Order: sequence, then C-alpha cells, then structure tokens
Amino acid sequence: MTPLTLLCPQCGSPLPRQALWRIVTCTYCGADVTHSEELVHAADFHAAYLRSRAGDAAADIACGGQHYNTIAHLGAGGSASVALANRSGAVPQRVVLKIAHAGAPAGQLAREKAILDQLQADDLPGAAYFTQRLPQAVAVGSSASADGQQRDVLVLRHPTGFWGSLADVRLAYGRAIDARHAVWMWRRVLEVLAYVHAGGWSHGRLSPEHLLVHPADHGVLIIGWSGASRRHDRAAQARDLVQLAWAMRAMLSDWFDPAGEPVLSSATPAALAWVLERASQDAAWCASLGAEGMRRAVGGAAKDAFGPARFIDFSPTPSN
Ligand SMILES: Nc1ncnc2c1ncn2[C@@H]1O[C@H](COP(=O)(O)OP(=O)(O)OP(=O)(O)O)[C@@H](O)[C@H]1O
Repeated sequence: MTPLTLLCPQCGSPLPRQALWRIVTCTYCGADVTHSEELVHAADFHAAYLRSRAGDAAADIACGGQHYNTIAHLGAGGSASVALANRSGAVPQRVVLKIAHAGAPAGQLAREKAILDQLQADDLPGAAYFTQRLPQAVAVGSSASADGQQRDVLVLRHPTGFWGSLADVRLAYGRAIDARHAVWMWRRVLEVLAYVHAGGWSHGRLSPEHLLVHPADHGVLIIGWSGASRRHDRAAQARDLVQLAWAMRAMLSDWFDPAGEPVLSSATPAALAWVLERASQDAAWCASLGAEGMRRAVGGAAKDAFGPARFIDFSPTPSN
C-alpha cells in the first residue's frame, strides 16, 4: 500500500485521516475538506433514510427491526395464520409472515426458526442444492397484530412460484389427481427427505398441509418444521416415510371411508398402488429402504405403470 499524507489543499497543513471518508474542517485555515468525490452530506443521508422509512407507520407488523405490510392471506395451520407481505422501506422484499394464533404455545415460532436456521447451516454433501429447497427464516419476534394483541411472528423468505399446499390441491380437485403427478410429487419430497435424514433430522408432521406445490417446476417444498428433531432416530425417519405415503394416498383417493381413511382411486396403476399400500402400512419396510430407496421404488413402479418419465403440465385446479 502506498503511504498517504493527507494535507489541506488550501494551506498545506496535515489533516486527520477521517478526511478519507468524510468532511473535516482544517484546524489551521478553517477550510472544509474531503478526499471523497462521492460525498453524501449527513443531513441529506438522514432525510433519505427518513423517506425510506416513511411507510413504517402504515405497516401492520413489526419484527426484527423491520416493518411489513400484509398483502394477502395464504392459509392457516393449528398454531399460526400465514400471510404474504412486503417489507416496507427503500428496498422492499416479499416475505411470508407466520402470525401465532392467540393462545398458541409460546416460543413455537422461535423454535421453528431455530430449526430452519440449523437446516440452512448444515454442511452435508448436496447442501448448496438442498438448502435452496428448504424454507429460509428471516427473523422472529413479537408484534402488535390487527386485534391489538401482541403475537409471535416468524418472517420467512417468500418462495416464489408455489401455489399452495397439496391439501389445497386435493380440495380444489375434490377427487384423485392424475397418478403421474402424484409420482413426481412423492419423488420430489423423497429427494429432500433423503438429504435431511442424512443429517439426522426427522420432520415428524408430513401431511398434505405441509407440502407446497410449484406447478410450473414440478417442485414441492416441505413446510411445518416446528415439530422436527435431530436425533438420528431411524424409527422417526421411517415414520416420515409412512406419513408421506399416507399424504400421497390422500392425493390419489376419490373419497374417504367413514374412518377418514383415503380410499385409493381405481385409476391408480397396480404397481404404484402396491408401493403406496406397503409404504403406508409397513414402517420396517420403509426403514429398510430409506428415503432414497423409496424414491427408487416409486420410480420403478412409475416406469412399470407409465413407461419412461416425461414432463406433463400440472394444473393445481381441475380444468373439467
Ligand atoms: N409460502 C406459502 N405459500 C402458500 N401457502 C402457504 C405458505 N406457507 C404456508 N402456507 C399455507 O398456510 C398453511 C399453514 O402453514 P403452516 O403449516 O406453516 O402453519 P402452522 O400453524 O405451523 O401449522 P401447524 O402448526 O398446524 O402445522 C399451510 O397449510 C398452507 O396452506
């Protein structure tokens, strides 16, 4: 680095080194001097900052030092309602807010954030790919909500392109979806599960409500991580596979029997129905296959039923 002596251009006296990044007043001749050519006056900066925060007062949720305007209701779970929101300020950001229901267990959203942060911090093979396919938390805190009550709030990055949950898809169809679509949904979840199981995690609550679908990319995002645990528990991981098989059975059912169990549509190909039945009944078989083995089993059954895989457009709402 070339040594630099800072001298006042008017009287040649030495200047303090702050002259490199801000205006200083020469103590000898009183001139205001700066080295920087891209000078921003503090008053202008302050005014711009205040302008950028002008929307804060109108925002409905404050969390982690930021303010958010809710735009649309996305859904509700057992413990929180979920909304799409914009961060107010000069650099807006689209986010998803989870706002705890009144009386929801304290700290549940903080726990969900801690789990999501750990999943993002994992450094397993494939982390660069799979961490993009897991929810990302931004902040957690508490905020006054619309009813004036203080509520826990979790801010999540908005995963673009996701339409809604598989439960919403099933509701929109009111009958079984095409089994070819259930195949990619199932396999997408199994890919992510193979990764998280390798890190010792189990999700614990894999239901259609916790699987968001990306129709254009044939993607599925697993949400609802507040019940996840990292105990390297093979039985719990097998339970994830059993739960997932039941979720897929629900997607492939035309109706539910009096006990609430989904009844597989007769249009489900036999090879696929066999894997579905066994995976939903036989935890030991699930444990022996693991998520990756299950993904291959589903792929094999789909190949038997439909031939080589090919992309078919998926609509989350029925067209007829
Ligand atoms: N990013 C999203 N885009 C669209 N809908 C979403 C999104 N996140 C959540 N939802 C909807 O909100 C519902 C509730 O979300 P989530 O399961 O995370 O809440 P929860 O209160 O933690 O639920 P529970 O405690 O019952 O598991 C989901 O089932 C889904 O319908």
